[in-house]
Amino acid sequence: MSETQFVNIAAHLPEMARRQPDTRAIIFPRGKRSLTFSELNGLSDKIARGLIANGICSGVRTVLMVTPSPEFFALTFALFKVGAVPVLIDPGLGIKNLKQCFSEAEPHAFIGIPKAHIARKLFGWGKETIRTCVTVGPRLFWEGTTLAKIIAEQQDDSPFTLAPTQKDDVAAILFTSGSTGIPKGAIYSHGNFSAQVKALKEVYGIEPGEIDLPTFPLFALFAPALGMTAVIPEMDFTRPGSVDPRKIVGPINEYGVTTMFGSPALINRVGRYGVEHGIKLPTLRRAISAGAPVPASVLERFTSLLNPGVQVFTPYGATEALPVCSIGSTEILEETRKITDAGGGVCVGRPVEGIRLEIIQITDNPIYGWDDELRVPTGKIGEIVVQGEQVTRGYYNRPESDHLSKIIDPATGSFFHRMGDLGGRDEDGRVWFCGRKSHRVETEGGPLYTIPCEAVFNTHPAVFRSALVGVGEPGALTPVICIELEKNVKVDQEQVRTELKTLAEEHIHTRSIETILFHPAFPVDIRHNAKIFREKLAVWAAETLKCAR
Ligand SMILES: Nc1ncnc2c1ncn2[C@@H]1O[C@H](COP(=O)(O)OP(=O)(O)OP(=O)(O)O)[C@@H](O)[C@H]1O
Repeated sequence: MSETQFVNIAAHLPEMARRQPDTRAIIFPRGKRSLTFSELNGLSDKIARGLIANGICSGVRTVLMVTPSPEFFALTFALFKVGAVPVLIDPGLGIKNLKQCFSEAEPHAFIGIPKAHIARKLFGWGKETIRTCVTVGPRLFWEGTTLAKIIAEQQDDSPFTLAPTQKDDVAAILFTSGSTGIPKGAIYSHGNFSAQVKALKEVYGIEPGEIDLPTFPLFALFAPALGMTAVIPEMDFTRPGSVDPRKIVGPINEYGVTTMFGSPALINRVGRYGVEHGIKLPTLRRAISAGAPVPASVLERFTSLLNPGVQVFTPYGATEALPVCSIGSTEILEETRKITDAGGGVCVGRPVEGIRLEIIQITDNPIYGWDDELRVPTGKIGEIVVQGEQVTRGYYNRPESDHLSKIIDPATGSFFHRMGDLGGRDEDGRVWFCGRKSHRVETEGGPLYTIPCEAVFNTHPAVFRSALVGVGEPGALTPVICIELEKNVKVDQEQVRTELKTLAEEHIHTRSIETILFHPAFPVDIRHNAKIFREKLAVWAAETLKCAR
């Protein structure tokens, strides 16, 4: 077998170390540290040897709970180098969900900061399966070794030979945010990662030598793979919506950052701060934001900090498949925003190269095989399904979720992933996102879709965000719109209610929404701080209305 058939996402690192050895790969302002590509590659080679010596070798599922730091990068690449399978679970998913993720992922190894080990011991995470523990930092009362010891024990400085992994070999397990239920572990192959890196590079024209400010751990890993210097901001990565904007704008201007990734909540916070303080970010060539729809007003504010022509891109995708589509802020602000505000859905752009996207009839049942008849005509709303190299094949230990989310395509020998999202396609091939399938509100008069309905209410200047939920009998739900008002704006709620009712009556699709409830602060997901937990709001709305009766 020739070497060219091997695909390992970590191969980008030695390649970049060869091409730009002395360029800084990581800048860690908090620790006043930086590592060049050559140093990062050397360190991860050392760690790779140490991992093997400690039993973490090819195929070993290893939970990684390490905050973004030089160690996080070196460790993750080391795990890929040895062919181990990093399991990435958001520590903020909640105790119950975390326990479930551990029992589902059946990890054999655990690498974490002391806080993560304490939680592991306290809650018994993975105690049936974990055999090897590594602590990044000081080890206290728990078992295992430390990363410092692993590094100190390795004397061999020669280049490490990467595990001979192939395209379809499992590279990692990444858990979804669990915004519509229990988080699920998407199985990533090395081929999936390679396709992702290639797509990001091509769609956004990223070049080696650029400087990245990632605020989302997974995206951080793409920086070294793309040859970019990663500036790791001082922030709690599990709470992007509470970030101190000074800790973002400061490093952007200090290090001449050219690209950044941030959840819609982070972009909103930094944009507001920037406008208030007259800040400009002239070195940025692009900003990328995803995870939930980014309101046009948020894009408008953020782009006002950037040089003319520099855009905020909003890729659309999911843990299971990313990127699927992409659109820039210019097209949104100049063209699609009007349609969004009138209830046409949020435009997420066109499918990226290599992605086949279809819109199919809405059903909650499994679909066993692809049939062209499943497709709905252009302009109609259906479920978004995708096929392509960056689409993951299945979930770990979740055959029932595989059943519900994959469609075998005998014609190509491949499959489609059902995004669980609703949307439609226009005559120009642009895709319009209309909300999660599980969030649609089935009323007696037919289904109501969240994003198109909410958009109408969101145009009111006192509204920060809104969420459509249903209360009552399944199939005959009463639609309720929950409203979170802008903070620091003094308003008369009854007047806003009257104005919102007028707005609702002006649009055919919102006319049936007569109940308006004000909520102090919507429950949102922990990873992006932006996905609205409409399931929780539905329960709250039902209780609030019961009490009011
Ligand atoms: N650009 C975007 N615009 C609108 N929504 C987006 C965009 N990007 C992602 N999303 C939403 O985020 C979803 C993917 O989120 P993620 O993979 O983090 O987990 P999740 O699907 O919310 O979790 P779970 O599947 O466990 O409920 C998409 O299916 C879509 O609903």
